[in-house]
Amino acid sequence: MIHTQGLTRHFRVEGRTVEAVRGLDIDVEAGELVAFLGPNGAGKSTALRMLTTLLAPTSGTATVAGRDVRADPVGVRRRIGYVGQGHGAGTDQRVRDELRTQGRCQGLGRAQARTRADELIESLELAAVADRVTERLSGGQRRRLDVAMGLIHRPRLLFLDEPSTGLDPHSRANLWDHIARLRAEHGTTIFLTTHYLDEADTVAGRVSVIDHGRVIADGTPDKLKGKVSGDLVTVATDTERAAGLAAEVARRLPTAHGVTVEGAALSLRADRGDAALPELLRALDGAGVRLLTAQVQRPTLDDVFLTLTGRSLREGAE
Ligand SMILES: Nc1ncnc2c1ncn2[C@@H]1O[C@H](COP(=O)(O)OP(=O)(O)OP(=O)(O)O)[C@@H](O)[C@H]1O
Repeated sequence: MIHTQGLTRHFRVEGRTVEAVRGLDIDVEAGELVAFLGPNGAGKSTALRMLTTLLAPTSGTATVAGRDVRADPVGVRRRIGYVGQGHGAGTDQRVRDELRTQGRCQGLGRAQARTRADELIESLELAAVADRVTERLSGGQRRRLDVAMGLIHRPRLLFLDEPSTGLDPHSRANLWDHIARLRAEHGTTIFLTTHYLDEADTVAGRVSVIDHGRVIADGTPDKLKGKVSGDLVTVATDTERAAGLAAEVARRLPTAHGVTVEGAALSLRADRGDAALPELLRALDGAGVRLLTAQVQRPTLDDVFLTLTGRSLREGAE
């Protein structure tokens, strides 16, 4: 459904070249839900804008929904839906009319456009504002309208650029429900960008981690998390001195590695955190270290990024 080779985009900014996307090779098959995950400035939106024909590549090739983005941009646009980061809706139409007009622009018949607009108003919870002029909507309501506009013609391939940014948890859940239904009923292929680690983890069948314009890891969330060396075990003591002593004890345990101390807290990695924790607690008790709290965390996608780059996803690309 999406195939790219060496897709690249440079920008000239104040006499220097910004390599926003550097040689992307992407293959997305029909029916997949793939998330592009990366820090601010990693190149996600630039890649999406090339795939949706809004931006010409500097080099490389891309075939989207069976059409070449350079040779047949109109063919690509006919076959896809796109929800960008900015607002897609105008300002002076009512929500219901905006959706119907969008449906008509996408080639739906009058009756079909009405039915589809009503369905989306219902499922994205826009009923209370359906007769309101779009410029009077709140940020979250406008975002839901943007998403509805991208979905109106039930495209076989849908691009979503940070679809849930600005939505409250309830609206995010509704959005994902709607998308899950769309996939189940129509086999829609979805390619999205997100900052939300939990979202990428739970909704995406596959995650492509992007940094500095390159894909640095690609696979199912579980496969990616398997790259991180073990669970994170953290214990809090009451003083820095106690944490230092705890670290000495922990370093002697065969199951523990990556022992670090920060203030009065100690953390380490273990292949099986649930098994390492009781062992650690017994050893610390034996050494007379007083503990306040203890916890085990499974690796997250942020740990994957940290392992690959030495930075947290929240720190940005620069
Ligand atoms: N039109 C442009 N002109 C100049 N530089 C640009 C332009 N668009 C993007 N860039 C630069 O390209 C790099 C990638 O930007 P892009 O918006 O693709 O990142 P992103 O991963 O989508 O970030 P975010 O998560 O913040 O949306 C950044 O360094 C950005 O400043």
